[in-house]
Amino acid sequence: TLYTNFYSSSCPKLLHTVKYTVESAISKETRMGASLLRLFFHDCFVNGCDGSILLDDTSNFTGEKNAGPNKNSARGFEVIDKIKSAVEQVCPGVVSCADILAIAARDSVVILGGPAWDVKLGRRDARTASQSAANNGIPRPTSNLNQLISRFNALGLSTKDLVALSGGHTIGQARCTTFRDHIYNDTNIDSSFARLRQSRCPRTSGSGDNNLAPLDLATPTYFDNHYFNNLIHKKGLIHSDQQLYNGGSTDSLVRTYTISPATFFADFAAAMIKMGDITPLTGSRGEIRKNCRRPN
Ligand code: HEM
Ligand SMILES: [Ca+2]
Ligand SMILES: [Ca+2]
Repeated sequence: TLYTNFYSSSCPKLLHTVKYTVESAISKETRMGASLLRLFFHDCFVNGCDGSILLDDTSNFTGEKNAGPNKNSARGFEVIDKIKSAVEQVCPGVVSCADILAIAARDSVVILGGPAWDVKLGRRDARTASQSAANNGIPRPTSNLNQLISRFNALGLSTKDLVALSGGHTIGQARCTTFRDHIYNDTNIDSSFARLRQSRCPRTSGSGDNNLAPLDLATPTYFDNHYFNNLIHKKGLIHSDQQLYNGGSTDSLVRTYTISPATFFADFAAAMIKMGDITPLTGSRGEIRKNCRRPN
C-alpha cells in the first residue's frame, strides 16, 4: 500500500524538487498544468498508475503514446523528463516516474488555484505498456453518461468521483476534432456558445482539426468550479462533459458544485487520491526507471 512518507528518509528533497520544476514549467506556459494533470489521469486509467504512458514507442515496442486518446494530444513529457533529472540529481535511483507524475499533477492543481492534498507514494514503474489497453481504457469524448459511469465503476471510482474528477476540465484546451460533433450535431448546447465555437472549428473534418478551444469558457487557466457553471448553462465543450448535466442522475451533484466550490474541492481531492490508488505496482514488482521514457 502507498503512503505519504514513503520517500521521507530516502529522498527528503523530493517534494520540493518536483514543485520547483512544475512551477517553472507553468510559469513558462500556464497550460502545462492542465497537461500534467491529464497525463496522470491517462496513466492511472490504463493498468493503474504505473508510469506506462511515459514509455516511448520504439521499432520493437508499441506503447501508449500513439493510442487514440493520446496521439497528438497528450503532452508534458519533456517536463516529466526535467523533473526526473532534477530528482535523480538529489536521490539517484530511488523515485519512480509513476510517483513523479502523481506529485506533478497535485502541484499543478495547487499552483493554478485548486485544492491541495497529501499524495500517497511508493508506486513502481511498469516495464511495459499497452496501446490497446489505452484505447479501451481511456473514456472517449463521445461517451454517454452510462458509459462514463461504468468505466469509472470498473476502476473502483464512484459516480461522485466521475463528476468531481471531470471538474479537471476547469483548466486546459481541447482540439476541434474532439468537440466538432457536439457543437454541430448535439441539441443540448447553448446556441450562441455553439456558434462561438463553430467559428474556429469548421464543420468539415480535415480542416482546423487541431484548432484549440478552452474546456472552461470562463477561466481556462484557473482551477475553480466554473466548469460546472458552464454545464448548467449548456456550455460544456465536449459531448461527455454535457452528459453530466443532461437530465440524468448526476444533475444534482453538478448543481451542488456550482453552489459550493468547497464541496467540489474536497470531493476532487478525495477522488484524486482514489484514482492514484488504482492498481499500483509495489514491493518488488516493476522497477524504478532511470529514464522515464524506457525500461531499464
Ligand atoms: C470523464 C471522462 C473524460 C473524457 C471523455 C475526457 C476527454 C478529454 C478530451 C477529449 C480532451 C481534449 C483532448 C484534445 O483535444 O487533445 C481532454 C482534455 C483534458 N482533460 Fe479530460 N476527459 C475526461 C476526464 C478527465 C479527468 C478525470 C481529468 C483529470 C482529473 C481530465 C483532465 C483533462 C485536462 C486537464 C485536459 C486539458 C489538457 C491540456 O490542455 O493539455 N479529464 N479530456
Ligand atoms: Ca498506467
Ligand atoms: Ca476554470
